[in-house]
Amino acid sequence: MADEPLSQEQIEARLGDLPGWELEGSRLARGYRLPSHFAAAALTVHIAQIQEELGHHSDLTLGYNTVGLSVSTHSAGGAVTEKDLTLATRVEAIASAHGAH
Ligand SMILES: C[C@H](O)[C@H](O)[C@H]1CNC2=NC(N)=NC(=O)C2=N1
Repeated sequence: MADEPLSQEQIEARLGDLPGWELEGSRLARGYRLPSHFAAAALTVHIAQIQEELGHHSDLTLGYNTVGLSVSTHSAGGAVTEKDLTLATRVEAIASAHGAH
């Protein structure tokens, strides 16, 4: 089920398909660097759109030429669930088109 907490072993196995994503405490996190500040801002808007579509929302930080995400599932007590991995996978699929790395 999407809201079941995943074990650390399950998460680490799945992180093999999500390069750059890490388990930070009990949250899934990744930082991106962008070629410009406007590119970073555009990426945050695109991520916000995905989050609304999924009904699942990361903490989303716009820095200077950077975007940071950190996500867990409140309804699973703040653990990482399938919902977080789905969000990470969706963001990965669009990030490189924004010049993110
Ligand atoms: C009702 C609504 O779907 C829930 O509150 C959603 C919204 N966005 C969410 N985002 C995150 N990161 N975790 C949640 O558990 C969560 N729950």
